[in-house]
Amino acid sequence: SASHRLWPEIEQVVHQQVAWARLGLGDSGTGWQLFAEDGEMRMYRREEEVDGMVVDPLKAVHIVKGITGHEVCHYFFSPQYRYDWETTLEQMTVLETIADDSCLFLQTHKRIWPASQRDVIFWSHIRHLPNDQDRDGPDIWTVVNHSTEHKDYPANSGKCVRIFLTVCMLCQTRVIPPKEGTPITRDNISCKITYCSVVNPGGWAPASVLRALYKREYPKFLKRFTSYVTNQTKDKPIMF
Ligand SMILES: O=S(=O)(CCO)c1ccc(-c2ccc(C3CCCC3)c([C@@H]3C[C@@H]3c3ccccn3)c2)cc1
Repeated sequence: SASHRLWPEIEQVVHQQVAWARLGLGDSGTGWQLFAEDGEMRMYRREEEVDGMVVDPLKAVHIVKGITGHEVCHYFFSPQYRYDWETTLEQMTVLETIADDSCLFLQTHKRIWPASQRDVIFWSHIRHLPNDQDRDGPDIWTVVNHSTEHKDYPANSGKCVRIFLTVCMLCQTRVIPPKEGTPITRDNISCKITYCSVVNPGGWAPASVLRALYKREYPKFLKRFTSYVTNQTKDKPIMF
């Protein structure tokens, strides 16, 4: 709700992340390096360090047939499905339901050797940005996750190292209209996904270890998540 203490930040970060995701990869001079490719999925990163810690921004572009941006964002945002697709998740708690499109999460991720166990607190917001103003503009669905603090869960007070992240799942649905008068089926739709993330791993971890970990985990995550949405939606009516 617009009166919530986080609302101004949610508005500002969502618009900033949508603009960033829609930038694509810019020209070759912008330092994005392709590090993973699988079918229609391409993953890029920029090597950046803050205080000697790896905080490589990541941008992935993927095109998935048969699902819509609304469906991708619905399954990415909704807490009840997360254990089905987020394999590195050990514990997820909804600390606060801010509104029907905004939640506050506490997540602990499984320890991945040799890094110590991590936790994160973030708000998550789902947003539909229709293209009603200019008909041929993009119709966008997005989910933005952005780390924040919570008075009852101070950072690094337990066994976990607190991480900080900003994630944007931005989706554009494409429809190839079928023959005049025939209904749109899943064969006529596809979704272009731009997934952006910047993760500050909190406590120190060797750059080589983190980069190897991300190189393995991010492609696995996006493939597993999009396969999950395909399976969940295949026998259901299309959510446009
Ligand atoms: O898109 S989300 O919001 C989806 C909601 O869950 C999100 C994505 C990624 C993370 C994440 C942050 C840090 C780490 C590392 C840092 C040092 C040790 C643990 C990991 C571990 C590596 C594995 C991982 C990487 C990429 C994707 C999924 N798993 C994951 C958290 C949330």
